[in-house]
Amino acid sequence: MKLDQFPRYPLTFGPSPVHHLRRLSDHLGGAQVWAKREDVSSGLAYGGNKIRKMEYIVPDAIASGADTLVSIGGYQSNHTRQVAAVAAHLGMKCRLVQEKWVPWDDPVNDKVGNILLSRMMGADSRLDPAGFDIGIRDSWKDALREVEEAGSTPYAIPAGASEHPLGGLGFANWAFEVAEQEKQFGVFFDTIVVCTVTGSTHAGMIAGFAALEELTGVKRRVLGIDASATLEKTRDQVARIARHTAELIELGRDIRDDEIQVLEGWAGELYGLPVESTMSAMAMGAQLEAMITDPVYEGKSLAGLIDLVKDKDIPADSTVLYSHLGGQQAVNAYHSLWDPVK
Ligand SMILES: Cc1ncc(COP(=O)(O)O)c(CNC2(C(=O)O)CC2)c1O
Repeated sequence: MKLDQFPRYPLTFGPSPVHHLRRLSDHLGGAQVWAKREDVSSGLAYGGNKIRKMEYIVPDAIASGADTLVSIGGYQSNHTRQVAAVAAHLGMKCRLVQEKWVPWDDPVNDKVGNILLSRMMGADSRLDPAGFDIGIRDSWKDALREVEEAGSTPYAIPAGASEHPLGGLGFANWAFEVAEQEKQFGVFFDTIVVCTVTGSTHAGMIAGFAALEELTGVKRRVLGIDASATLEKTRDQVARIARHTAELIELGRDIRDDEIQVLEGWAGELYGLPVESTMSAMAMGAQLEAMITDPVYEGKSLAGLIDLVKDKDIPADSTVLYSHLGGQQAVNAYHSLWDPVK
C-alpha cells in the first residue's frame, strides 16, 4: 500500500514546528541550520519522536483488541514514557520494562524524569537489571506473557517501536511533511541530521525521502548520528527497517547503500553516557538558541551536526534540517553534569 493508504491515528497538534536557528548558524559560520521540533509537537506528556511512530501503530493496536500496551527501554527511556502517554490517551493499560541500559548510578536515575512521568500516567513500570541492547529482549517477552497470564490482552511494542512492522511509517510521513513545510518557508533542506539508536526514525526518513526522490527527482542526504555506541548493529537495523518500510510504501526500487548513512564519532564508548562533544553541543544549543538537548540522544546528534557544519562536510551553501526528537525529560537524572562545583 502507498503511505497514504495506511491508517494514521493523529497524536500531534499538527505538523511539528520548523524554525531557523539563526544564532547557531551565524556562530558556526557555514550552512544555514534549521530545526524541526518533535519535542513540541504533541500534548501527550511532552511528546517526542515515538509519538510520530505510534500514529501508525495505534490503529493496529486498537484493531487487535488489545487492552494493554507492553514495551521496553532504559530507566530514562523517552520511548516507554511516550507509550505510557499513548496508553493513557487511549484508555489502555501499560506495562513497561525498564532495564539498566546506562551505568549511571545517580540515586535519582530511577525516580525522576521519564520514569516518574510514566508512573504518574499509571503505567506498571518495573525495573530490570539487564544492560543495554537494541534487540528483542527476554524481559520484554516475559512481560508479554505475564500480562496474558493475568487475563489481559497485550499489544507488543519493541524498544523504540523500531522492530515493529509499522515502525518506519511515522517518519516516512515526516519526510512528506518536511516537503510541504519547505514550500511554506521557501527553503530546500538538502541535508537532514537525525539521532540514530534503534533506527526506525532514521530508517523511516530514508524511505520517505526516497519516495519523494522518485516523485520529484530531488535527492536529499539523511545523515544519522549514531548514539547507540553499537554502530554495526544499529546500522544493520536502520538498513533492514528502511528496506522493509520502502516495500510497505511500494517505493518500487531498492534503497541504495548511499542512502544509508549512519555516522560515528559522537556516541562515545557507551550508550547513554555523554562525552565532551555532547556537553559542548548541549551548551551551544542552550546558550545560543535556548534549545534544550539531552546527554543521551539529541546532545550527541547536535554535536554531530555542529562538527559536520564547522568542518564543511555539510557545505557552507547547504540548508540543513536538524530533527530534534525530544529527550529533555531525562536531563534531571543527569543533573550532576551541571551541579555547581562544590
Ligand atoms: C530523544 C530521542 N532521540 C533519538 C532517539 C533515537 O530514535 P530511534 O530509536 O528511532 O533510532 C530516541 C530513541 N529512544 C529510545 C528510548 O527508549 O527512549 C528508543 C531508544 C530518543 O528517545
